[in-house]
Amino acid sequence: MFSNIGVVGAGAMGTAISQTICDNTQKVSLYARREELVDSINTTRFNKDYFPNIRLKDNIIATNDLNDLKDAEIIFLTLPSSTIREVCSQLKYIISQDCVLVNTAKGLEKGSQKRMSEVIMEETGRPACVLSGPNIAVEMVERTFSSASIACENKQYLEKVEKALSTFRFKVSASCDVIGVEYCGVIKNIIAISQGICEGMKINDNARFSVFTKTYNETKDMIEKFGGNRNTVDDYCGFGDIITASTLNVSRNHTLGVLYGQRIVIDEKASGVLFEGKNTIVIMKKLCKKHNIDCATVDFTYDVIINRINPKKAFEIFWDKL
Ligand SMILES: NC(=O)c1ccc[n+]([C@@H]2O[C@H](COP(=O)([O-])OP(=O)(O)OC[C@H]3O[C@@H](n4cnc5c(N)ncnc54)[C@H](O)[C@@H]3O)[C@@H](O)[C@H]2O)c1
Repeated sequence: MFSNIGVVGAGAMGTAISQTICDNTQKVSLYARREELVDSINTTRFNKDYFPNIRLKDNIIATNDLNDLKDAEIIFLTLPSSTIREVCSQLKYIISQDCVLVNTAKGLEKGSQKRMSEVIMEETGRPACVLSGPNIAVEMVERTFSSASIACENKQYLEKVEKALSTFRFKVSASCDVIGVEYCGVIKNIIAISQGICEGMKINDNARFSVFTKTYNETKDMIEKFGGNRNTVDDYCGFGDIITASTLNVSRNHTLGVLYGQRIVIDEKASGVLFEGKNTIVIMKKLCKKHNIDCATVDFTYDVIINRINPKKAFEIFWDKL
């Protein structure tokens, strides 16, 4: 039993992780920036902004003071990838030497194209543990059955995080393939978009799942070229998450693909809805070029979303590469 585990970011994933680990620790310190949300969680036991109908466990204590995490044995970072560097640059002055940082953000750093564990290492000087899987937040908040892959170069850190997460209902697959687990989380966003486009343009199902097969194999090839283990794609972070994000209407990336497949273009500035997946496509296109990788799935999403090529025409180019 741990005494204090921190979670930074009280959004969907932060609440989900808190509800998952709370059986294995005396206290979960859930950091939220807004004092009003902290007060509301601590007094009502509900995160009204995200899950107004699900009561949170009593040992989840919200705080808006990062210093409350100074004795945390583990800290889960449940933040957008764009904020990980900035938050780590603050945390490094607060956390203990033994504290393990766990990244849950599925993205690469814009500009540097670095993985989040690389960003965390640069900022805090310690190897991060990474978590990725078919983790629909609301299901984890409800404490139904879920799973995730975790990876870390440091075996002791990995065992610690495995202990913190594992329960009868939450299954964990631990490995040392940090690169593989992180890239699965990134590439699955591209796959969700490509499958969304196919759905939006109402391509027949035989065709959709034929290209899905190609995509799955391309994911393995890509991860190997990036230095990861191709078999990691068969784990929860790969197969499980790819299927979840590509076939269910719960993913924002999938929705982005469906809209473009229907030739509906969202004005992000006017609507206020940001599609992070667009950045991922641009970053992945650059990375493929850098590593000399020919990936039909990345090209397809780039053609439709960035170059705005007619999806039917782009699909035929994709199909021709099968
Ligand atoms: N939602 C999921 O099912 C899910 C599953 C797996 C992984 N993730 C990953 O978890 C991360 C968070 O996703 P989410 O769905 O919870 O998003 P979200 O928007 O629901 O929550 C993010 C939270 O981070 C807070 N935040 C932003 N910048 C911050 C900062 N500088 N300091 C402190 N808090 C800050 C926001 O206020 C918000 O509450 C993403 O990177 C995503 O890839 C999400």
